[in-house]
Order: sequence, then C-alpha cells, then structure tokens
Amino acid sequence: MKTFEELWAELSEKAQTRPAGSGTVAALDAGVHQIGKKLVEEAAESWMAAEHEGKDRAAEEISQLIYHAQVLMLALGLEPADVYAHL
Ligand SMILES: N=c1c2ncn([C@@H]3O[C@H](COP(=O)(O)OP(=O)(O)OP(=O)(O)O)[C@@H](O)[C@H]3O)c2ncn1[C@@H]1O[C@H](COP(=O)(O)O)[C@@H](O)[C@H]1O
Repeated sequence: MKTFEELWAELSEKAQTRPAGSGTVAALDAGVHQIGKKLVEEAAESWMAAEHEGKDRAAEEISQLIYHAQVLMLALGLEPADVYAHL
C-alpha cells in the first residue's frame, strides 16, 4: 500500500533515473497521446467496475486511474501543487 504522495515520489525518481524495465519510463517515452489513452481507458474501467463489479474492483481501477494521472503529470512537468491549486 502507498499514498498518492509516496507513489508520486517513486514515479518522479523513476522518471529521473530511468531504470530498465520500468513501465513508467516506457509510458513516458511513448508520450502524452498514449498516456492519455491509458488514462481514459482506466477511467472507463473505473466506471464499469463501479456499476457492475463492486467496491473492491472499483478501488483497484481507481488506483490505476491515479497512477496514469500521475504519469501524465510527469509527462507535462506538473507538480502535485499545480493540481492541488485547483482543488
Ligand atoms: N501503480 C501502478 C500501476 N497501476 C497501473 N499500472 C499500469 O497500468 C496498466 C493497467 O493495467 P490493465 O489492467 O488495464 O492492464 P492491461 O490493459 O493488460 O495493461 P497494458 O497491456 O495496457 O499494459 C498495468 O499493466 C500497468 O502497466 C501501473 N504501473 C505501475 N504502478 C506502480 O508504479 C510504480 C513504478 O512502476 P514501474 O515504473 O513499472 O517500475 C510501482 O510501485 C508500481 O506498483
């Protein structure tokens, strides 16, 4: 288990050090268009899980949605504070 901030710290580190085998590095190399497609896919899966698959599955899909949102933030050079400013 990890928090939003802990995941952000981990992904930021991976983006800088670019370890072999990192899916995050591969996603960043694929670019904003591909990251955006995954974000939309996970949003749809979150919706479907919420309607048809129950709370645990919805929580799992929402975690993946958060992951891909963070990857998009990294791709754009956004910091969490840039997002929090709009909450
Ligand atoms: N939390 C996540 C996470 N959530 C979702 N995903 C990615 O999002 C995909 C979503 O999966 P789906 O179930 O939609 O599967 P899928 O359609 O079969 O996946 P693809 O074939 O499209 O990759 C997963 O395959 C992962 O690639 C994640 N990838 C990584 N993390 C965490 O990010 C950190 C860094 O990961 P790496 O960069 O891979 O080291 C680690 O702590 C990981 O646990």
